[in-house]
Amino acid sequence: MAVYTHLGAEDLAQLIAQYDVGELVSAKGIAEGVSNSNWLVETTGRNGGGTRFILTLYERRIDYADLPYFLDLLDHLAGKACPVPRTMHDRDGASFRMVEGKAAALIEFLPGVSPTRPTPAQARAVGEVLARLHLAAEDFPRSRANAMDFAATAAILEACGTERLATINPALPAMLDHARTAAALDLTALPQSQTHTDLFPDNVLMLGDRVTGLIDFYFACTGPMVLDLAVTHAAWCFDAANAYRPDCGAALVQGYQSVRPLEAAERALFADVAKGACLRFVASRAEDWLDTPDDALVTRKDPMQFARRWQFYDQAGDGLLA
Ligand SMILES: Nc1ncnc2c1ncn2[C@@H]1O[C@H](COP(=O)(O)OP(=O)(O)O)[C@@H](O)[C@H]1O
Ligand SMILES: N[C@@H](CCOP(=O)(O)O)C(=O)O
Repeated sequence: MAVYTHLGAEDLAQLIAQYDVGELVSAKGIAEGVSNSNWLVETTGRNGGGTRFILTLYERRIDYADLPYFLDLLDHLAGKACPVPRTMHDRDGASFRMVEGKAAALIEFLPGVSPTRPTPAQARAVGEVLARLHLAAEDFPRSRANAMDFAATAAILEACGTERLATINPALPAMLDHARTAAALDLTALPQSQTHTDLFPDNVLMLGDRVTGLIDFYFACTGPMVLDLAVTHAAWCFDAANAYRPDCGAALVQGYQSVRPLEAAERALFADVAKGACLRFVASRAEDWLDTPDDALVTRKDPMQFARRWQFYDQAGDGLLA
């Protein structure tokens, strides 16, 4: 369920009237997603513009001060032909408005579906698009610190506490030590850009092997590009039984390097960075797990999935991208 706020027909029509997109035809709540309320909105359109949009009401976890970064980044990337949705600006030029005390944005609808079992060809295409995004974002004038960097990961696991982590799985407390090790990694000398940092298959829209949309930029931040590639590798290259898929891994990295070859320092650190990336999802999932009541409607994501992927990168070591 991802419509947390009820907006009546009049509220929606009034909101849409603030934009130059024609009149409201329909608005349907979108079930996917967990963080924000989303509607698929259809309008009569205006001046050759689109007629379908995503209306997002920001519910939690988002600091409104970060919205100009997220929404301007979409416009910057779309302006450089990256497959990301544009933000619609209202008649006053604003990229978001306040509705019922919450920030709301109207975003271009993009076609495509998220792959559930990605193929190597799809992984390659995502690698290419990710590298294009990194290059296109290099001259983006804003910056945002990564609120989920390796130090934050260690702090989250520390706050969960080893005893409570053990109630989820006895193997989890050991992850705190690994997170402290990752927090000591110095990534500042690695090439930086704006990064997505949550490019899971459910945040990529595809038609066949073509990427039609990268969405959900709400963890985007300024940081090392190789970390973004490592997150994507960890999210795309394992099967349902959590076994590594070398065909997808190789294709993703080849696709990326066909646009932006990695530097030697990035290749050398790849496994360590991927371990840190896994721990970031162990931490946020463990925190959510402990905070979500057993009878909540939301499906909790399993932190152990990424603890097991951490083991893979630990064993693979330096040789992974050699
Ligand atoms: N620009 C877009 N074009 C098409 N569909 C979109 C777009 N943005 C979001 N969606 C749809 O809405 C769903 C939830 O969006 P998402 O941003 O992932 O929500 P959340 O932040 O709550 O996880 C996505 O799975 C996708 O189906
Ligand atoms: N991709 C993360 C969860 C982030 O949620 P999102 O719905 O905002 O993408 C994970 O799998 O843990």
